[in-house]
Amino acid sequence: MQSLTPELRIEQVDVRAGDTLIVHNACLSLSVGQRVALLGRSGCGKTTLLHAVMGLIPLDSGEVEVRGGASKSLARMVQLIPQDAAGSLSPRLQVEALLARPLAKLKVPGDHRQRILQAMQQVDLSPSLLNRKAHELSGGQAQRVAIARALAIGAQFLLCDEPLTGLDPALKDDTVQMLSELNDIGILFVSHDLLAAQQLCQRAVVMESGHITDEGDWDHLLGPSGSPILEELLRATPQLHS
Ligand SMILES: Nc1ncnc2c1ncn2[C@@H]1O[C@H](COP(=O)(O)OP(=O)(O)OP(=O)(O)O)[C@@H](O)[C@H]1O
Repeated sequence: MQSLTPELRIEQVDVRAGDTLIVHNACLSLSVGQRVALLGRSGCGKTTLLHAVMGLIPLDSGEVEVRGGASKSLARMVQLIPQDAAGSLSPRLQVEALLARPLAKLKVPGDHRQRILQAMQQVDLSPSLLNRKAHELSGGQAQRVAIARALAIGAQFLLCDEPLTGLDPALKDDTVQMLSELNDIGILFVSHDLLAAQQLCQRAVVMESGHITDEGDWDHLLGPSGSPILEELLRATPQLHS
Protein backbone atom coordinates (compact mmCIF):
# COMPACT_ATOMS: atom_id res chain seq x y z
CA MET A 1 0.00 0.00 0.00
CA GLN A 2 1.32 3.47 -0.91
CA SER A 3 1.95 5.64 2.18
CA LEU A 4 0.67 9.21 2.00
CA THR A 5 2.77 12.15 3.19
CA PRO A 6 0.54 13.84 5.76
CA GLU A 7 -0.80 17.16 4.51
CA LEU A 8 -2.53 20.03 6.27
CA ARG A 9 -5.10 21.52 3.92
CA ILE A 10 -6.77 24.88 4.41
CA GLU A 11 -9.51 25.17 1.84
CA GLN A 12 -11.50 28.29 0.94
CA VAL A 13 -11.53 29.53 4.51
CA ASP A 14 -13.45 32.67 5.46
CA VAL A 15 -13.21 34.08 8.99
CA ARG A 16 -15.35 36.91 10.36
CA ALA A 17 -15.15 39.10 13.43
CA GLY A 18 -18.67 40.44 13.80
CA ASP A 19 -19.66 41.80 10.41
CA THR A 20 -16.10 42.18 9.18
CA LEU A 21 -14.55 39.57 6.94
CA ILE A 22 -10.98 39.24 8.28
CA VAL A 23 -9.82 36.30 6.15
CA HIS A 24 -11.32 35.64 2.75
CA ASN A 25 -11.09 32.46 0.71
CA ALA A 26 -7.74 31.35 2.15
CA CYS A 27 -6.32 28.21 0.53
CA LEU A 28 -3.02 26.76 1.64
CA SER A 29 -1.45 23.34 1.91
CA LEU A 30 1.51 22.18 3.96
CA SER A 31 3.08 18.74 3.92
CA VAL A 32 5.12 17.11 6.65
CA GLY A 33 8.76 18.05 5.98
CA GLN A 34 7.84 21.37 4.32
CA ARG A 35 8.43 24.78 5.84
CA VAL A 36 6.28 27.60 4.49
CA ALA A 37 6.42 31.27 5.48
CA LEU A 38 3.17 33.22 5.86
CA LEU A 39 4.07 36.84 5.18
CA GLY A 40 2.21 40.12 5.07
CA ARG A 41 1.82 43.54 6.63
CA SER A 42 0.68 43.93 10.22
CA GLY A 43 -3.05 43.42 10.51
CA CYS A 44 -3.50 41.53 7.22
CA GLY A 45 -4.99 38.50 9.01
CA LYS A 46 -2.11 36.04 9.59
CA THR A 47 -2.79 35.37 13.28
CA THR A 48 -6.53 35.19 12.64
CA LEU A 49 -5.94 32.50 10.02
CA LEU A 50 -3.73 30.48 12.41
CA HIS A 51 -6.31 30.77 15.18
CA ALA A 52 -9.05 29.65 12.81
CA VAL A 53 -6.98 26.62 11.75
CA MET A 54 -6.63 25.72 15.44
CA GLY A 55 -10.38 26.04 15.98
CA LEU A 56 -9.92 28.96 18.39
CA ILE A 57 -12.12 31.07 16.10
CA PRO A 58 -14.95 29.47 14.12
CA LEU A 59 -14.67 29.26 10.36
CA ASP A 60 -17.34 31.27 8.57
CA SER A 61 -16.94 28.89 5.66
CA GLY A 62 -14.37 26.51 4.23
CA GLU A 63 -12.56 23.58 5.71
CA VAL A 64 -9.37 22.60 7.55
CA GLU A 65 -8.24 18.99 7.50
CA VAL A 66 -5.17 16.79 7.79
CA ARG A 67 -4.92 14.07 5.20
CA GLY A 68 -2.84 10.99 5.93
CA GLY A 69 -1.87 11.98 9.49
CA ALA A 70 -0.63 9.61 12.18
CA SER A 71 -3.59 10.43 14.42
CA LYS A 72 -7.23 11.19 13.75
CA SER A 73 -7.11 14.10 16.18
CA LEU A 74 -6.47 17.51 14.61
CA ALA A 75 -5.76 18.76 18.15
CA ARG A 76 -2.80 16.41 18.37
CA MET A 77 -1.48 16.79 14.86
CA VAL A 78 -1.58 20.59 14.57
CA GLN A 79 -0.14 22.77 17.31
CA LEU A 80 0.10 26.56 17.62
CA ILE A 81 3.22 28.20 19.01
CA PRO A 82 1.65 31.53 19.93
CA GLN A 83 3.23 34.96 19.64
CA ASP A 84 3.57 35.14 23.42
CA ALA A 85 4.87 31.60 23.98
CA ALA A 86 6.11 32.43 27.50
CA GLY A 87 2.68 33.78 28.42
CA SER A 88 1.07 30.52 27.25
CA LEU A 89 2.86 28.56 30.00
CA SER A 90 1.38 28.50 33.52
CA PRO A 91 4.10 30.34 35.45
CA ARG A 92 3.99 28.26 38.63
CA LEU A 93 4.14 24.86 36.95
CA GLN A 94 7.40 23.01 36.53
CA VAL A 95 8.42 22.37 32.94
CA GLU A 96 7.93 18.62 33.38
CA ALA A 97 4.30 19.13 34.44
CA LEU A 98 3.76 21.59 31.59
CA LEU A 99 4.84 18.95 29.13
CA ALA A 100 3.15 16.00 30.86
CA ARG A 101 -0.34 17.48 31.34
CA PRO A 102 -1.39 17.71 27.68
CA LEU A 103 -0.10 14.17 27.10
CA ALA A 104 -2.43 12.89 29.81
CA LYS A 105 -5.32 15.11 28.71
CA LEU A 106 -5.09 14.03 25.08
CA LYS A 107 -4.46 10.39 26.09
CA VAL A 108 -1.30 10.26 24.01
CA PRO A 109 -0.08 6.64 23.89
CA GLY A 110 3.43 5.50 24.84
CA ASP A 111 5.95 6.34 27.54
CA HIS A 112 5.29 9.97 28.43
CA ARG A 113 8.61 10.53 30.21
CA GLN A 114 10.44 9.25 27.14
CA ARG A 115 8.42 11.53 24.86
CA ILE A 116 9.22 14.53 27.07
CA LEU A 117 12.96 13.81 27.15
CA GLN A 118 13.06 13.34 23.39
CA ALA A 119 11.16 16.59 22.79
CA MET A 120 13.52 18.50 25.11
CA GLN A 121 16.44 17.12 23.12
CA GLN A 122 14.84 18.15 19.81
CA VAL A 123 14.63 21.77 20.98
CA ASP A 124 18.16 21.72 22.45
CA LEU A 125 17.06 22.14 26.06
CA SER A 126 18.83 20.40 28.92
CA PRO A 127 16.69 17.88 30.85
CA SER A 128 17.81 19.74 34.00
CA LEU A 129 15.27 22.44 33.06
CA LEU A 130 12.41 19.99 33.66
CA ASN A 131 12.50 20.91 37.37
CA ARG A 132 12.40 24.64 36.67
CA LYS A 133 9.17 26.60 37.02
CA ALA A 134 7.96 28.36 33.89
CA HIS A 135 8.42 31.83 35.39
CA GLU A 136 12.09 30.97 35.97
CA LEU A 137 12.73 30.47 32.22
CA SER A 138 14.15 33.06 29.84
CA GLY A 139 11.90 34.12 26.96
CA GLY A 140 13.90 31.97 24.53
CA GLN A 141 13.75 28.94 26.84
CA ALA A 142 10.00 29.39 27.36
CA GLN A 143 9.49 29.44 23.63
CA ARG A 144 11.45 26.20 23.24
CA VAL A 145 9.40 24.62 26.03
CA ALA A 146 6.24 25.58 24.11
CA ILE A 147 7.69 23.89 21.00
CA ALA A 148 8.78 20.84 23.05
CA ARG A 149 5.23 20.57 24.41
CA ALA A 150 3.88 20.44 20.86
CA LEU A 151 6.47 17.87 19.78
CA ALA A 152 5.87 15.64 22.82
CA ILE A 153 2.18 15.54 21.93
CA GLY A 154 3.21 14.19 18.54
CA ALA A 155 2.37 17.25 16.47
CA GLN A 156 3.12 16.84 12.78
CA PHE A 157 2.42 20.50 11.97
CA LEU A 158 3.58 23.57 13.89
CA LEU A 159 1.96 26.94 13.32
CA CYS A 160 4.65 29.33 14.59
CA ASP A 161 3.32 32.87 15.09
CA GLU A 162 6.24 35.29 15.02
CA PRO A 163 8.56 33.06 17.05
CA LEU A 164 11.51 35.43 16.66
CA THR A 165 9.89 38.44 18.33
CA GLY A 166 11.90 39.66 21.30
CA LEU A 167 14.93 37.44 20.62
CA ASP A 168 18.38 38.90 20.17
CA PRO A 169 20.11 38.30 16.82
CA ALA A 170 22.11 35.27 18.00
CA LEU A 171 19.02 33.62 19.53
CA LYS A 172 17.07 34.32 16.34
CA ASP A 173 19.68 32.41 14.37
CA ASP A 174 19.66 29.57 16.93
CA THR A 175 15.87 29.36 16.74
CA VAL A 176 15.86 29.26 12.94
CA GLN A 177 18.54 26.55 13.06
CA MET A 178 16.60 24.52 15.66
CA LEU A 179 13.36 24.75 13.64
CA SER A 180 15.20 23.72 10.47
CA GLU A 181 16.41 20.57 12.22
CA LEU A 182 12.91 19.38 13.14
CA ASN A 183 12.55 16.60 10.62
CA ASP A 184 9.18 15.09 9.81
CA ILE A 185 7.34 18.25 10.86
CA GLY A 186 5.50 20.73 8.64
CA ILE A 187 6.04 24.33 9.74
CA LEU A 188 3.92 27.36 8.89
CA PHE A 189 6.13 30.26 9.92
CA VAL A 190 4.67 33.73 10.43
CA SER A 191 7.37 36.37 10.64
CA HIS A 192 8.16 39.93 9.66
CA ASP A 193 11.80 38.85 9.34
CA LEU A 194 12.22 38.07 5.67
CA LEU A 195 15.83 36.97 6.06
CA ALA A 196 14.87 34.35 8.66
CA ALA A 197 11.91 33.26 6.53
CA GLN A 198 14.26 32.75 3.58
CA GLN A 199 16.72 30.80 5.72
CA LEU A 200 14.05 28.50 7.11
CA CYS A 201 11.37 28.08 4.47
CA GLN A 202 11.35 26.62 0.99
CA ARG A 203 8.43 28.76 -0.11
CA ALA A 204 6.10 31.48 1.12
CA VAL A 205 2.51 32.59 0.97
CA VAL A 206 1.72 36.32 0.89
CA MET A 207 -1.39 37.76 2.53
CA GLU A 208 -2.90 41.17 1.86
CA SER A 209 -6.04 42.49 3.58
CA GLY A 210 -7.26 38.98 4.41
CA HIS A 211 -6.57 37.52 0.96
CA ILE A 212 -3.75 35.25 -0.12
CA THR A 213 -2.41 37.20 -3.07
CA ASP A 214 0.75 35.34 -4.03
CA GLU A 215 2.71 32.21 -3.26
CA GLY A 216 5.71 30.35 -4.55
CA ASP A 217 9.44 29.89 -4.10
CA TRP A 218 11.80 32.76 -3.32
CA ASP A 219 12.97 33.13 -6.93
CA HIS A 220 9.40 33.88 -7.94
CA LEU A 221 8.43 35.98 -4.93
CA LEU A 222 11.54 38.16 -5.00
CA GLY A 223 11.66 38.30 -8.79
CA PRO A 224 10.04 40.88 -11.11
CA SER A 225 6.62 39.22 -10.97
CA GLY A 226 6.68 38.74 -7.19
CA SER A 227 4.72 40.62 -4.56
CA PRO A 228 5.73 44.27 -3.83
CA ILE A 229 4.96 43.55 -0.18
CA LEU A 230 8.08 41.42 0.02
CA GLU A 231 10.19 44.39 -1.07
CA GLU A 232 8.73 46.31 1.88
CA LEU A 233 9.53 43.45 4.26
CA LEU A 234 13.02 43.17 2.81
CA ARG A 235 13.66 46.86 3.44
CA ALA A 236 12.42 46.45 7.04
CA THR A 237 14.52 43.33 7.74
CA PRO A 238 17.93 43.79 9.33
CA GLN A 239 20.43 42.49 6.80
CA LEU A 240 22.59 40.78 9.38
CA HIS A 241 21.35 38.77 12.34
CA SER A 242 24.66 38.69 14.14
N1 LIG B 1 -11.98 39.69 17.44
C1 LIG B 1 -11.77 40.66 16.55
N2 LIG B 1 -12.69 41.62 16.35
C2 LIG B 1 -12.50 42.59 15.44
N3 LIG B 1 -11.42 42.69 14.66
C3 LIG B 1 -10.45 41.77 14.82
C4 LIG B 1 -10.57 40.71 15.77
N4 LIG B 1 -9.46 39.95 15.69
C5 LIG B 1 -8.67 40.53 14.75
N5 LIG B 1 -9.26 41.60 14.24
C6 LIG B 1 -8.73 42.48 13.18
O1 LIG B 1 -8.41 41.64 12.11
C7 LIG B 1 -7.27 42.13 11.42
C8 LIG B 1 -6.23 41.03 11.31
O2 LIG B 1 -5.62 40.82 12.58
P1 LIG B 1 -4.45 39.76 12.77
O3 LIG B 1 -4.02 39.80 14.19
O4 LIG B 1 -4.90 38.47 12.24
O5 LIG B 1 -3.32 40.36 11.82
P2 LIG B 1 -1.80 39.91 11.64
O6 LIG B 1 -1.56 39.86 10.19
O7 LIG B 1 -1.52 38.69 12.43
O8 LIG B 1 -1.03 41.15 12.28
P3 LIG B 1 0.42 41.22 13.00
O9 LIG B 1 1.43 40.93 11.94
O10 LIG B 1 0.49 42.64 13.49
O11 LIG B 1 0.43 40.22 14.13
C9 LIG B 1 -6.80 43.36 12.19
O12 LIG B 1 -7.31 44.50 11.54
C10 LIG B 1 -7.43 43.17 13.55
O13 LIG B 1 -7.66 44.41 14.17
